[in-house]
Amino acid sequence: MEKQPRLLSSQLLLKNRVFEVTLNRAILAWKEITTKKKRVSGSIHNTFKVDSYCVPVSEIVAVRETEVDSRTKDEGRWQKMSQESTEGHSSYAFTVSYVERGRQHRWRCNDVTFHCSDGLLCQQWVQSIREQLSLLSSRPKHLLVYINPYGGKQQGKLIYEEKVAPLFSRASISTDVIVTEYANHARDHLKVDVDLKKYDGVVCVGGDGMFSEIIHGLISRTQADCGVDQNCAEEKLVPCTTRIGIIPAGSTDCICYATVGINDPVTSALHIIVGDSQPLDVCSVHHNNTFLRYSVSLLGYGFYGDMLRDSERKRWMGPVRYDFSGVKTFLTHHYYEGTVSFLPATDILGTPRDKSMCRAGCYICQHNGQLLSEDSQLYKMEEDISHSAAEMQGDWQMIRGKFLAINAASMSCACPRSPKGLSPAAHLADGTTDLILVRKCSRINFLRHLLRHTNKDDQFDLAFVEVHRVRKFRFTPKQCESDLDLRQGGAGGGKKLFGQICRDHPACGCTPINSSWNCDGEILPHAAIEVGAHCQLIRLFARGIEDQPLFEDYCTPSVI
Ligand SMILES: Nc1ncnc2c1ncn2[C@@H]1O[C@H](COP(=O)(O)OP(=O)(O)OP(=O)(O)O)[C@@H](O)[C@H]1O
Ligand SMILES: CCCCCCCCCCCCC/C=C/[C@@H](O)[C@H](CO)NC(=O)CCCCC
Ligand SMILES: [Ca+2]
Repeated sequence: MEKQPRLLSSQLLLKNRVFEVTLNRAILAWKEITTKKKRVSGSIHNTFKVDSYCVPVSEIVAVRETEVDSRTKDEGRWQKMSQESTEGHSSYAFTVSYVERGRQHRWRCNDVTFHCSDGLLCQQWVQSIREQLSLLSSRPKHLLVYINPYGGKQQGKLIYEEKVAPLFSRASISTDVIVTEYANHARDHLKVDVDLKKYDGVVCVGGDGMFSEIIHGLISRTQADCGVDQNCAEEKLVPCTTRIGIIPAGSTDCICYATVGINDPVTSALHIIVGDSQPLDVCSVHHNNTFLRYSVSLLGYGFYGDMLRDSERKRWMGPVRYDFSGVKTFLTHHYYEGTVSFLPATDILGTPRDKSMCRAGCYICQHNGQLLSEDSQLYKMEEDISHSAAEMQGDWQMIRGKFLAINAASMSCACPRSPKGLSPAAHLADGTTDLILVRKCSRINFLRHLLRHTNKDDQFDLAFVEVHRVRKFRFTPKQCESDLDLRQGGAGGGKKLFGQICRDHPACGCTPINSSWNCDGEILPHAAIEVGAHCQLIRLFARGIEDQPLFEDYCTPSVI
């Protein structure tokens, strides 16, 4: 780590002990300087035991002058202190709130209070730390917050008021809060009404469905402002500059879990406060050159589509609805016939069978993202070329068959139910989606596949499962295949209605011909769809899942 010049250094008191406290542009550090007799391995030594701690300035939440109250516990200790350590010190103190890492990617806001010998020194410390914080330009100052009061266990409002709002106010972040009154309230508000320039970001308190509303509002707004037609599947979409924070309060919370590593409101609030930024791929879904929806996590046909359709009728149950509908859908064991065509992602780093996963600062996402933006530059220059550069890199492949599930995972889709997710090696921001095809097989084999989502075994290492990393794909259900043949795999032209047959007629006892697509937890109205991945279209207040920090990288308060 590059050595930074010291900005401030003083001897200050912390919990009755004297510390050398130093501040530079990157680090606030404190190191005990008292000599004590300490028992080491059963014998008494005159050891110079040094407790040393440090916090990156980028992970300081706030600093404030602290009232020193003689009735507080700390002050009691202060009174009992030896003459040696209290000499020259009086009751001036400041408190630094900072990020502390716990287990399983949990972040907490911890406080440390330093006592100073005089008021001027105390003010100097507060001012110097505040100056350093003000230089962190990626931190948000003013946020627009949408709360879904009905998501998950209907705790959104409470979670925000009790756990998040106090942290935002401690970090001097001001907010405009909107508690939604109906489905799509947030989406429509963002699409038209909001002056986005007023805000440094949008915060969504809810689950994946609520997040989906937010991205639909933001992406549609951005395209409209830039004159891009969302209905054209071949259009290159314009990235959104407004960052989005997710305070998890839903049923699956997979987007939060897969981008932060845990679905914990305080952890998410702290990622927003420190101004993290994580780009995210978005898939656009079209039917007959008409825009349907965007997806960032799962597009699932067959098992996940049927499960979602069933679970929507059980919304009153809350998050357990997925367990009931999951078992029911597993037992019905429907398969669906159709054709999947896809454009494999070539010329990229990474495969869906990799053992390494997408983590904070992911090299593969950076490399592939860079590659794509170079490609699009090339595309802009060569106007006479009608296909995108990415499309020219590979050939479409076609698979006709009977499938229990067709899943496209644009990210791992890790969630508390499946901590490694649907596609453990999928990347958040590499411009691809992992297309997982589960062919018709016995119930017991399908169960083996499902169970592997919850343990260490490889869910793709089964004869009836295949996985491809793709940029685009299309699905045509069997009864529309004649139409597909007419179109020769092309995107436009077909006039036939891709309607459902027998889906809603359980009395007729037949197997439904079509399933539905589960698009990030929403049912799509068509079975025949065309999907394209858009690299890094949106940004979150997140940093990807962190690896366990090394001492040299992060010296968050711990003894070194
Ligand atoms: N005020 C509201 N009244 C009714 N529905 C709403 C309201 N605000 C938002 N919604 C809708 O509620 C749906 C579900 O919300 P949300 O995603 O927060 O919870 P969830 O479905 O329980 O969780 P998950 O999506 O993680 O499974 C969303 O599709 C959203 O459009
Ligand atoms: C017999 C034991 C079998 C256990 C199998 C567990 C497999 C879990 C895989 C997890 C996949 C999560 C995919 C995320 C999808 C979200 O976009 C969506 C919206 O929140 N949620 C669901 O559709 C709800 C999906 C709910 C998944 C359970
Ligand atoms: Ca991806």
